[in-house]
Amino acid sequence: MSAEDLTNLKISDDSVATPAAPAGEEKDVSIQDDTIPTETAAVDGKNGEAKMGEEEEDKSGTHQSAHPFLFTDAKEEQRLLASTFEVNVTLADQQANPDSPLYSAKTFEDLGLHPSLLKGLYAMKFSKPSKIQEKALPLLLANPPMNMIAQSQSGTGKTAAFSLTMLSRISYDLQQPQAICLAPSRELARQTQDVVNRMGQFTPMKTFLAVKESWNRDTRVDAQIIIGTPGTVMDMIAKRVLPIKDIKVLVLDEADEMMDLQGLGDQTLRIRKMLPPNTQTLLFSATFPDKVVSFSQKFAPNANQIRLKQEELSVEGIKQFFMDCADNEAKYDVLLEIYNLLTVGQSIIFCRKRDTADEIASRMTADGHSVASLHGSKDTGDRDAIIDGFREGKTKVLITTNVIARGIDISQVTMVINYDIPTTGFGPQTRADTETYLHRVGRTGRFGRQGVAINFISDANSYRWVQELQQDLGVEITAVKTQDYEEMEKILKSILKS
Ligand SMILES: Nc1ncnc2c1ncn2[C@@H]1O[C@H](COP(=O)(O)OP(=O)(O)OP(=O)(O)O)[C@@H](O)[C@H]1O
Repeated sequence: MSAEDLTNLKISDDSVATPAAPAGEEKDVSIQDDTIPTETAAVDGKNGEAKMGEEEEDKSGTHQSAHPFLFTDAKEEQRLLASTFEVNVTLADQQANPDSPLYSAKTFEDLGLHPSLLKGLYAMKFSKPSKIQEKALPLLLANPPMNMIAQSQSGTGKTAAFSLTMLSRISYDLQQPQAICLAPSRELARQTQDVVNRMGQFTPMKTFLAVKESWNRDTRVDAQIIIGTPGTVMDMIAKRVLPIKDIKVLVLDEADEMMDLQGLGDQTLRIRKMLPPNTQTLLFSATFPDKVVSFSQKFAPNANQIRLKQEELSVEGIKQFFMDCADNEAKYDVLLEIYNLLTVGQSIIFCRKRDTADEIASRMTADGHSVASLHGSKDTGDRDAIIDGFREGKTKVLITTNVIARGIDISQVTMVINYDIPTTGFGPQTRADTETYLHRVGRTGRFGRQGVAINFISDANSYRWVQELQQDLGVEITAVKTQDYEEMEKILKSILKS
């Protein structure tokens, strides 16, 4: 099914609201073996091409945190929480007034959260809600539960918004799965489980990670919150290891990708259809391209919506550049010069093909750099060890494909390099993939921090893709001369210091 067909796909409200399938039907569900990490789902196996598979401004400068012990530096807190974007809230109840204080929460205390959850938030050093949390949480937590389609730029705190919702909706006394969060990659599911565990650390709840090789047929899951990838979750439901009769909340993180019927959408939709009819369905992403908007409204009917305009999608703190390399091979020389010149903290290099990621990793290792490559053809154990090593700062450079383009939150990543600019397809006619670009560069500049994104171009097509990205996003992608490494060093150092 083509992506455009998404808008034509008819999901009647009752298909979405189908009660849990009876046992006999569950058996019939045909399952593809397991987790389809983003890239594995849509990869040309022959050549390993990976397709795609803050807030309050305190102008006085004397702002005191509601919990002053959380931030030693009030200015730093202000900087991280400051944001200039406005969110557009569309309430399913048209009579309701979105400007009413009922619909925004300036403090976490305003939300009526369980004291143990407040304690968890403070332990995570969250002193007040970010803009998306401020707008979304009162709607997410209201009764009766309402569906939600929520968009906010990368690194602005969407995870906490849906995690708090799951943690608030479950009943701690009931040892049964009650909330499912689906994510497009193993790495993102593991990260989200960690966030939920930390947020809920003072509650008796349990979480379960539903990814490849994390479960077996003999152990029925009794954790209240399940975080996983759709292939595995589907498989576990079909094998009756994951009971779904008490599910109240379904979250699709990176929802536009999760609903892409050329990738994970088929499994996501099947899971949705099996859940109880009144399941609160929450769709979160930084991007909701037009082609999925109408489908998402069918997937989560009568949802409250928080949307951004196209020109608001870019994160201000991420400065974007392009470098003109003589040809494809010259890209490696430029890359090496960058790493020889700069002490960058941590960085991620995105390639189109797994082979390229592996090749660059071995060449850079031979050239004395601390790097690792991560992609969908690595073993699950290796994948876990590589991302953990990078998160802990043991490796400085992660070379990867689109598999971790989305959601991964490592605040010390100060630079992203698009060794290959992401495109929507293959061949000369293809165009820049604006959504994937936004997610990739959003791995830096997290929660108000500064970051740098550098795009390598090597021919007329890649030059055109940079122009398309500038037009689509209304941002400036500045040229940096490849010969002028001194100038480049000056520019990058000044940004990364500020
Ligand atoms: N209220 C808050 N106070 C302080 N830090 C916060 C707050 N909310 C979120 N953060 C931090 O901001 C960072 C980014 O949050 P998160 O990963 O949820 O972003 P996101 O919007 O889901 O991004 P993406 O679109 O890339 O998935 C995380 O490190 C998180 O701990």
